[in-house]
Formats: sequence, C-alpha cells, structure tokens
Amino acid sequence: MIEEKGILFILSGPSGVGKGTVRKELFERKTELRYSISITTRGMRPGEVDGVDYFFKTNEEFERLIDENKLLEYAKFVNNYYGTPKDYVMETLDKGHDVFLEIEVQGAMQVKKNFPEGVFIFLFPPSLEELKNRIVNRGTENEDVIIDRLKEARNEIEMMDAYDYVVVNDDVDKAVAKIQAIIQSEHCKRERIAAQYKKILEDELS
Ligand SMILES: Nc1nc2c(ncn2[C@@H]2O[C@H](COP(=O)(O)OP(=O)(O)O)[C@@H](O)[C@H]2O)c(=O)[nH]1
Ligand SMILES: Nc1ncnc2c1ncn2[C@@H]1O[C@H](COP(=O)(O)OP(=O)(O)O)[C@@H](O)[C@H]1O
Repeated sequence: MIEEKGILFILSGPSGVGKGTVRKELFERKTELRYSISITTRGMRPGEVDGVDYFFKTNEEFERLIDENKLLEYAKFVNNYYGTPKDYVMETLDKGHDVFLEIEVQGAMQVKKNFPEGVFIFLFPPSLEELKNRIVNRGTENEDVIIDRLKEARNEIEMMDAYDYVVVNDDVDKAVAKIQAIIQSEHCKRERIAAQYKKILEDELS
C-alpha cells in the first residue's frame, strides 16, 4: 500500500480581495481541511485572537524563527513579517490531512520552489475598483497602508500566471464552491495515480 499524504493547497490574492472571508466560509463547510495559522509581526486588529487568526510575535521572535529554520516560507508584506510554521504543515501532511495556506505571493512562490506538488489558487477581484472599495470599506487600515496595499495588489496580480487556478471572487458562495471543486478534482488526480500504481503492482504479481 502506498503512503497517502495530504495535499497542500495555497490560496493567494491581493489584500482586500476576500481571502479571509472565503477561507472562513470554506472551513464552515469543509472540515477535513486543516488551516495552517500563520505567524506575523503585524499588530492585532480588533476582534482578532492570538493563536486563532495568527500567532502574533515581535520582530525579534520572528527573526529567531527564521534563524532556527522553523518557517516553511516567510515574507515581508507592507513592513511586517508573515510566515508559515514548517513543522505543523509537514507533520499534518504526513498524517494524511490536507493543509490550507492563505499567504501572499512572494511566500507562495517560495513554497512553489520547495513544494511544487502543492496546488496554487489565486483569488481574483471582479475589478480593481471593487478591490479598492473592499479594502476601504473593511476599515481596518489607515489611508497610507491602503495605498501601499493597492500598489502591492498590482504586483501580486502580475504573478497570477504562476498559479494552477484562478477563482474570481464576485460572490463568496460561488468562490467557495469553485475552491471545493478544485479540492475534489485534485483528489481525483491523486486517485488516478494511486490506481495506476496499484495496476502496475497487480500486473507484476500476475
Ligand atoms: N508569505 C506569507 N504571507 C502571509 C502569511 N499569512 C498571511 N499572509 C498574507 O499577508 C498579507 C497581509 O495579511 P493581513 O495583514 O492579515 O491582511 P489581509 O489578508 O488583507 O486581511 C495577506 O496577503 C495574507 O494572505 C504567511 O504565513 N506567509
Ligand atoms: N465576494 C464578495 N463580495 C463583496 N464583498 C466581499 C466579498 N468577499 C469579501 N468581501 C468583503 O471585502 C472585505 C475584504 O475581505 P477580506 O476577507 O478581509 O480580504 P483579504 O483577506 O483578502 O484581505 C471585507 O469587508 C469582506 O467582507
């Protein structure tokens, strides 16, 4: 029997496109997925909980994690560090569970280099105008940060071609349904590989 490892799914997209909203809705429906809680040096927003939304750390603590090689990937995004805990992701995949990362583009490209078998999904806004409205209406960032995040959004959108799938987030329910379909489709691909492998073994034995 071949060892069944979990699949690593990576969701990226510009700030304000709706990654958090879509991810939360997905987890309401698809409980077998495991979410990897990221580590960040950004300040906590009202309503956020340490250890639920992020593990909130100081710059010093974060840089120690980098030095100790504890991160699968990390990036600086608009003056703050964000990173993925390596041990959690690797151990969870080894146990056969799918893992879901919600990370920005630079980090996703590091994962792609080291983990090309991951499935890379880009969440795309219906328009740049709508993206701006969503960031502004969310009301969690000041004007300077919003301008920086919108600049970053243009760079991020240019990297879209490096992703396996693009999902437009015009409607949350539809976007979640598409991501669920991608997850199922990727499992069917793995099942095909497993079936081919089984057939080869059976042919050898006969
Ligand atoms: N590279 C990397 N990016 C992350 C990680 N966690 C979150 N991010 C991304 O960092 C960016 C900023 O996140 P945040 O400050 O929470 O803002 P928001 O996603 O716009 O609500 C978003 O694109 C996140 O997806 C991580 O572990 N690694
Ligand atoms: N499909 C959608 N239609 C309208 N508004 C949305 C949609 N998806 C998300 N939003 C809203 O856009 C804002 C940004 O969403 P959020 O999930 O915080 O984005 P991100 O995590 O990508 O920065 C939030 O106020 C959210 O309620």
